[in-house]
Amino acid sequence: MTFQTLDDLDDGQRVLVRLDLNSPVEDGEVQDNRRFGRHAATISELVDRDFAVAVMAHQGRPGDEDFVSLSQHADILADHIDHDVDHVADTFGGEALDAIDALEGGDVLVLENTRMADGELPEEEPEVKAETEFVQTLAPEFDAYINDAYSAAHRSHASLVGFPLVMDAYAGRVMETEYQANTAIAEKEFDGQVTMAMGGTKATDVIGVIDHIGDKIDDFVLGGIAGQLFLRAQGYPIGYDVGDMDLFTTQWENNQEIIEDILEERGDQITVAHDVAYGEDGERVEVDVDDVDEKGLGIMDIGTDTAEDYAELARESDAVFVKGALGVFEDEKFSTGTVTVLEAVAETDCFSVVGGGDTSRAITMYGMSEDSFDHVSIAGGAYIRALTGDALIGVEVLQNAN
Ligand SMILES: Nc1ncnc2c1ncn2[C@@H]1O[C@H](COP(=O)(O)OP(=O)(O)OP(=O)(O)O)[C@@H](O)[C@H]1O
Ligand SMILES: O=C(O)[C@H](O)COP(=O)(O)O
Repeated sequence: MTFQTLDDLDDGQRVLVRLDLNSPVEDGEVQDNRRFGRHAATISELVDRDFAVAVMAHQGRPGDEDFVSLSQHADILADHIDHDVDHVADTFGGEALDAIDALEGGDVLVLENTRMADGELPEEEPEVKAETEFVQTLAPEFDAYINDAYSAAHRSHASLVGFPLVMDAYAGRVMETEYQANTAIAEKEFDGQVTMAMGGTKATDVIGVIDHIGDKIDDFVLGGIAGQLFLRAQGYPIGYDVGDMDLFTTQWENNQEIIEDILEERGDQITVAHDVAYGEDGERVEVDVDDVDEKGLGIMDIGTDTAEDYAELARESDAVFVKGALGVFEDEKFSTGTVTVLEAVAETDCFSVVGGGDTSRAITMYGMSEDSFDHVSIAGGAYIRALTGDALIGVEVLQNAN
């Protein structure tokens, strides 16, 4: 890791901090989630060290319903750090500059949604972003810039890539731990079995990961939509759309060849379900894949036997990485695959990383403790990019900044 961290920063300075507080919004209400809890640790440390803190963050995308002000985020953050947090409905105009000017050591101010400010969007080269009025106006107001927003680091927006080019730049605690855990697969050596459990809805995620880190993983165990596409490639009548859903057809058309190539080249590393579960009259029904004769059966989970096999492999592993749910865990009767595997990983003394916004939600939903895993990522897109070897521009500019 080549970026500077909070350990390299002297206390009591004026700092501009980029967080990722992008959250679900229901009926206009911002929903508390683990991003607040994680970033709260960074902000609390800065408050304790007497920094004057201005926070930048985004919420939603222009035109979407969740594209709202950060005033509620300031309140939720205040609850998490048990300390006052102010909000100003401006990002770098006169009102924001007045509020920044008034900041004293230990104060925390949340600036308005960066995506409401000119210059934040669209994605452009860091050099272009560094020249925006946004960056040029705010940078001179602070001694240092801190990027804690690992989960947004794949976006080349002004608040993420512009500032490190024009001022001293540091990684926050979340950036530091996410970076270390999510690149562990590329950088760490494990003595024994390394297993990766992958599911979810996006075949390209699964394919990209197998392509990029196939040499570092002993076994990929698959479920979810992606797992069904691999079953279909093996000739099973599984992985077909039911009714007017389009979860399989387009993904199959786009990825059939590459899935077949992967199975040919790395077939011995890939395990798919040998039994699956579907719903009938509101009940979970299990069937062996060899006994499925109906294309279009709505398969919602891997079967219990498969889940036990995957869990056994996890228990024998030195390291387990999880990306994407193995079934529709939001419905308890289809949570068996996801929960059985996560519980096995939690109970085992292996190095473990769980990533993906939806997948990590299963941990809380089913009463597991995050502490049972080495790392539960709050990153979705950034985690998958790290696993597929794509550079995170926000991390790169931090690493090159000093
Ligand atoms: N058989 C299935 N049919 C339909 N949906 C499924 C199936 N198996 C898993 N899923 C769904 O996959 C979702 C997780 O998929 P996704 O690829 O988005 O994973 P993630 O990595 O957790 O999230 P993200 O990348 O969005 O942060 C879950 O919400 C789950 O309901
Ligand atoms: O929620 C996320 O994954 C990040 O905040 C990035 O958000 P975006 O996909 O709208 O850029």
